[in-house]
Amino acid sequence: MPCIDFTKHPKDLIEGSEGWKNLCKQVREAGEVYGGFQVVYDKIPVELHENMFQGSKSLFDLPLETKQKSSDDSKSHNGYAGKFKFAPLYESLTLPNPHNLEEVQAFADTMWPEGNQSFCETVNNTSKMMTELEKIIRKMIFQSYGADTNCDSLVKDSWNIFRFTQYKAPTGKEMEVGLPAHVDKNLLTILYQNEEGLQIETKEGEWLPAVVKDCTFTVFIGEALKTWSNGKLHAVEHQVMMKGPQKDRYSYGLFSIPNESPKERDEDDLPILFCRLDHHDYDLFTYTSNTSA
Ligand SMILES: O=C(O)CCC(=O)C(=O)O
Ligand SMILES: [Fe+2]
Repeated sequence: MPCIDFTKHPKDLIEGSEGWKNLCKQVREAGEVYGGFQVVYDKIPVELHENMFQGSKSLFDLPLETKQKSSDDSKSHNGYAGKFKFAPLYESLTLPNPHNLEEVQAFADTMWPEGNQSFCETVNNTSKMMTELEKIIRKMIFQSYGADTNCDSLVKDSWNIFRFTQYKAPTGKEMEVGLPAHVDKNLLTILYQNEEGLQIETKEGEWLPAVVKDCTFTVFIGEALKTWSNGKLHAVEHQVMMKGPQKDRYSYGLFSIPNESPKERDEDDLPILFCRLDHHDYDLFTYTSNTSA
């Protein structure tokens, strides 16, 4: 997967500048050919990421019963997932609307009834900045297809979830599955990780590792955005493989989700490839393991 540097020239992120237009082209190309890319983005300080990993570790160190309390059946995309036979190393905790401090606080209060203000602030600040990054990338994609980013309902009517994931280190020397191969169903996924293990499948069927580097995020096009682009953008298969003995792996990600099913663009008079579906119905239909957005 290509690595696109958003930090090379400060003016590149000024909308409409030559640098911006050049980045739009690179982002669209990476989305069409590879289904994603890695992006260097340094607005989130390394210390904040370190605090996030520390917070994440203390979260997964809580007793299972406490972690399971985060699940609220009346809401979609939230709570605890783990203890799967097909992915025994995997555990995740998901919270909706992470840019909203009250929602983060409600999640943290369930985990730590005595309170954990520093966790709340760290998660809220990080997710706000990741939301900014997601918005920039989505804008670049939309503009590169000539879509109006101000009135497209996909921009206005979407929401975000934030997911912490832990992969326990395998005890043996063999490679073990951390998260089975899958395609994300949402719009865009922005991931940050502390250890190697994430792999991406090329169109030729080869699995390539994602690079783990400071200030470098991994971005995936989800099926909802592929549908919006009428199949031009590629939604790529990815998986996590854990090699023993390795450290426990932590990742966290922001997933943007459409409220409505994306309306395909047909500006080229191409046949529409996908039927319109309600995103939530589609989610329920494909819901088998609760391991992907
Ligand atoms: O943990 C990772 O690096 C990948 C997570 C992922 O693909 C997902 O949650 O959909
Ligand atoms: Fe994924």
